[in-house]
Amino acid sequence: MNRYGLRIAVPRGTMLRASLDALDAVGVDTAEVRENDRKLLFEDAGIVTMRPSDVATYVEAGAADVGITGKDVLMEQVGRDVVELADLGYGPCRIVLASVAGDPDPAREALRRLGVMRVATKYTGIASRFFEQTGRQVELVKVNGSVELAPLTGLVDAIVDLTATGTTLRENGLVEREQIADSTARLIANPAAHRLKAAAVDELRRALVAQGTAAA
Ligand SMILES: Nc1ncnc2c1ncn2[C@@H]1O[C@H](COP(=O)(O)OP(=O)(O)OP(=O)(O)O)[C@@H](O)[C@H]1O
Ligand SMILES: O=P(O)(O)OC[C@H]1O[C@H](OP(=O)(O)OP(=O)(O)O)[C@H](O)[C@@H]1O
Repeated sequence: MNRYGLRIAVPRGTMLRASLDALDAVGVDTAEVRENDRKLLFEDAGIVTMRPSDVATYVEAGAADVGITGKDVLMEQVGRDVVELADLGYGPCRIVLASVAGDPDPAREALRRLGVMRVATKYTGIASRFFEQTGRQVELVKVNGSVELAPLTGLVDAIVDLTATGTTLRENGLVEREQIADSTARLIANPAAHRLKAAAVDELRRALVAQGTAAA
């Protein structure tokens, strides 16, 4: 177990390296995680690794005391009973509405046609709330990845997706039309662990925030 006595859920994929760097900097030895690509549970380090979209599931159930995942994931899974403790600063990205460059604005075009805009996304929660709040009726098409393909093939008029550098949008001839949300990595806790292991959770939170400030 690590020095905090907490089981930490760590996201694989894009945020893995920065998360391990942050944990190393606060005294959690992540060497074994870095050396094992397929292994998922690391008892000595007190780390479990998983898809970012599963982190809140494990933390909510208490299968991990704390976890790291993207704000976008938390916004999508808005009903989860977890406590958001800190913005860790890394993993910046944005959720945007985008459509084919050169085409008319899809929202205005739908209005003009008196039709409903069709939008593909894997963020159906974020998208439906956004369109509801902005008073627009849309038809959402749930896709599981490579969302940029959907408007290029005529499946939809626009997409709601994550963009970071903008490369994927550009390489697929798409342009951003509206920004919906900003995201960075967040530290979350199980509500019971937050109460019962308050000192350890707070020590980890303070250390991670301090090292993030130092690294920035
Ligand atoms: N440049 C980026 N591209 C993609 N995701 C990023 C980027 N920067 C930060 N992120 C964060 O990483 C998360 C996605 O990570 P990744 O692409 O590795 O997972 P995934 O395979 O899409 O997983 P899941 O199925 O859980 O959504 C996003 O939800 C976001 O919070
Ligand atoms: O602006 P960029 O820096 O190009 O990054 C954005 C891309 O990253 C994400 O895809 P991801 O790798 O998570 O795969 P996915 O399409 O299967 O979700 C997102 O869906 C974009 O496709």
